[in-house]
Amino acid sequence: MNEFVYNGQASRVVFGVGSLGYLEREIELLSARRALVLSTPEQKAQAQMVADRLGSKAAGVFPKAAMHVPIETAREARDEARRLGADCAVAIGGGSTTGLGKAIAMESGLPILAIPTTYAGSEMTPIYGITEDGLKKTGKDLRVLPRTVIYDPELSVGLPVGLSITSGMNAIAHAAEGLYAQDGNPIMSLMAEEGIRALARALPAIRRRSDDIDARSDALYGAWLCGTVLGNVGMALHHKLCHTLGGSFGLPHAEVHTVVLPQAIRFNADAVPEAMERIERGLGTEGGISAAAGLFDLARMNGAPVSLRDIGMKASDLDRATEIAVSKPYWNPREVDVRARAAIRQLLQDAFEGTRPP
Ligand SMILES: NC(=O)C1=CN([C@@H]2O[C@H](COP(=O)(O)OP(=O)(O)OC[C@H]3O[C@@H](n4cnc5c(N)ncnc54)[C@H](OP(=O)(O)O)[C@@H]3O)[C@@H](O)[C@H]2O)C=CC1
Ligand SMILES: O=C(O)/C=C\C(=O)CC(=O)O
Repeated sequence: MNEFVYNGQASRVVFGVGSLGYLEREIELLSARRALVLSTPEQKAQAQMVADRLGSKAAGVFPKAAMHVPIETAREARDEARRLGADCAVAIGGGSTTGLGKAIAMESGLPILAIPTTYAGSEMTPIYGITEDGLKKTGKDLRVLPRTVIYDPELSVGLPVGLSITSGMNAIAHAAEGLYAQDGNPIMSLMAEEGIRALARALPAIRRRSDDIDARSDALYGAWLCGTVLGNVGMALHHKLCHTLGGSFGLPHAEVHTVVLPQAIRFNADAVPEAMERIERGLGTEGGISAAAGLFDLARMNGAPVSLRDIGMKASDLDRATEIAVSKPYWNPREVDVRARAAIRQLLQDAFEGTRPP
């Protein structure tokens, strides 16, 4: 076994159907007295339900979370938290809402209690992102790691099937890249393989019946594991491409992960055969279908997009996307520099057309 460093990150996870019922207890364990509840505008009713449950321990509801945390929203939320004397933020929703909680915590140190309803995994990471003047800045700060996470599968039943599949693929992407991370370790690899297994089992079942609570539980369990991997080890080419396509070309976050993942995994496959074996074991395709093709099939068979063309990319932007991706690459097991330009351009072409990897 290679040398490794494993850093446990302290967060408390309360998991299970109906676990929202433990909210008051969990707020008390944080020694909080006034929680500001955050959500997107569309999930305001759910946030209000949480605030009603907290009664006098709720400072108010701030239902203005938006994708990629615009700095103006972050400032407004910070002011509101201060004005209301909040000593804790409860974020109910997906990565956008958790991200807003992180923006508050970064400045004020308020503890976050996250209640995820998508599979993006932000609740398990110390990674924050804020967008200012059209540019998204990301970084790591342990203050933004939610102290408590309540995973209640009942709350994700309302997530539309299409979003459930792409969000699940977003989670799988964290695990897949965690399996070949430069700073990877055996514990994260165990979590990554098990996370892929849980999601590969859950997504087809959710497609068949969106209120299948066992499948929703499996998916949330997988999201927890995959998010933990994202929070503990570095990501590589796939995440760089997605951040480029999302950040510079405005493509939707979970969909872009879904489309790019099979192509990025194909690009890296020969450099990291052990990781490929683990992805295949997780997907249940070992000995038959490659990791890249297995991921492509998982998306396509469950009705998710598999081509950049279908999610709004213009063919004329592929060259510029290639330049951005190779100009400041993340570490990757197969080198990505200007000499790899032609191979990255081909990867993006395959993603654009939705070509099934061999
Ligand atoms: N820092 C980190 O570690 C990470 C950050 N992220 C960031 O998080 C964002 C992506 O997260 P993601 O979760 O995909 O995005 P969102 O939080 O924007 O949620 C995605 C979609 O899910 C819908 N949704 C969420 N909950 C429900 C629900 N209960 N019922 C119905 N619909 C629901 C939202 O609808 P509606 O808008 O109507 O509420 C939205 O359209 C990106 O900004 C990404 O960069 C992602 C992963 C990790
Ligand atoms: O961009 C961020 O907010 C931070 C990380 C991610 O979005 C991870 C991902 O690409 O899913």
